[in-house]
Amino acid sequence: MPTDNSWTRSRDIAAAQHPLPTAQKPLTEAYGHVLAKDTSALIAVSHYVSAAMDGYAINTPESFTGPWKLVSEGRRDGNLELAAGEAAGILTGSAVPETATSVLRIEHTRIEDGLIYLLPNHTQTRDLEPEANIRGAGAEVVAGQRILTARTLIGPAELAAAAVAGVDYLECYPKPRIGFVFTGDEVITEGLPGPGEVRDAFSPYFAQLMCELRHGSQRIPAETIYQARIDDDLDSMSAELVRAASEVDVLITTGGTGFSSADYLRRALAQEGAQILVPEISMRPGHPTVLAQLPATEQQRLAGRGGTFVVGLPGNPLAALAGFATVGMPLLAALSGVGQLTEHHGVAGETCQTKKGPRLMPARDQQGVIQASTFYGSAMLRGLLGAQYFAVVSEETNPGDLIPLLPLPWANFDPQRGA
Ligand SMILES: Nc1nc2c(c(=O)[nH]1)N[C@H]1C(S)=C(S)[C@@H](COP(=O)(O)OP(=O)(O)OC[C@H]3O[C@@H](n4cnc5c(N)ncnc54)[C@H](O)[C@@H]3O)O[C@H]1N2
Ligand code: MOO
Repeated sequence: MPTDNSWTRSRDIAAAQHPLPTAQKPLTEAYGHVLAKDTSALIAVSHYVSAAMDGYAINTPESFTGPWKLVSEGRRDGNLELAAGEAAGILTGSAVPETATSVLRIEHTRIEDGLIYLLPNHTQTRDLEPEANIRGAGAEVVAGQRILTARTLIGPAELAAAAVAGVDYLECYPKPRIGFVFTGDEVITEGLPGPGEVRDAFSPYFAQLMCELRHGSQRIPAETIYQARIDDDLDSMSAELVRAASEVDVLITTGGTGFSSADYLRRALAQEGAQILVPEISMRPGHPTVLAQLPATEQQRLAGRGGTFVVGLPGNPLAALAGFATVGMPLLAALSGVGQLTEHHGVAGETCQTKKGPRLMPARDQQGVIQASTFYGSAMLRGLLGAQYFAVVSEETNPGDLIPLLPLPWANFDPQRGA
């Protein structure tokens, strides 16, 4: 039986959170969001009978090969009458007069004294067949037909389809807004660290990564609103929690998750009345990861939102990423409307071993077998180079066993089909 803080239960608690309340977005702002509702065409596509070629709309009796009398240079709205033997100029995309039988391509014709002739080598042209070079109304989509399905990630194809179907707004889940707070008085952001100092392994990538998060082939919309670096003290952390409650949906902190007097996150969360959803996770690295939710502010309640979530990641760099993969990713997938993340598994290689599990080991697929890096220590990062996922390894894992895989949030590949 899993214990309360088991890896699977912690992940499932994060995944079970409600999506953010939906909002109507104009097409120009909908890119990269998850669609909240099925969307139907407001008009047929195309919504009128149109010309597929530049040339002449003709009304031609059967087996007549011209010449046709040019009665108009043409109108975009096609509002004119053509009698048998008459022609009107027409451009691609213009409405075809109702009385036209087909459209002659301009390069198949010549014009003389107001008459349109077929060129000698085009007298048998297919342009004369009924409906030739004419696009029917509704050939692509009929009015009222569903064109987009809820939970689709909105990209170029979806926006183009919505636009031509007359849609101006799409109901979307908002992208979770994220704030970052980095702690650690010993952490420096440039130059060579002295004894007891450490170079910041988070701020060079975390904020940017949020804009391009993925879980294998699934994209997860999110955006970074701010990042801050604070002193290691309770007041600074509490102030950041208050700020996050009014500015973001998710606050991600690094460091200070421990239980020592130097670690302020848990005390600040208690002081601000946060509900602890996941107090720690039975795994290495990333054990002290905490997931909490601040009380909803007045503004959040009025907007139908819950309180801001806090994902407290440990200071050790690999531990932080393991915590983010375990609870941060499913939380963002849930809030952004992506929903459940696909679970991935792979066949353990002989390097997927641990004395005490679960252990999240940076790993990659090598000829269909998952091989873990030897650099899997909590403070190490080297194992991530070239890795595709965390392999979740237990003390009972043997080579050949099927084990869970957590794709690294930047790894662009389809875990279903391997590397
Ligand atoms: N007595 C105990 N000590 C520790 C325990 C424990 O259970 N009892 N757990 C260990 C584990 S596991 C982890 S993980 C860490 C958790 O540490 P914190 O979240 O409190 O983080 P810090 O103490 O602030 O930092 C830990 C480590 O990480 C370095 N760090 C911090 N920020 C950065 C950064 N931006 N880039 C690179 N490295 C960073 C920091 O300098 C520390 O070395 O606690 C263990 N201890
Ligand atoms: O669990 Mo700690 O997160 O091993 O490094």
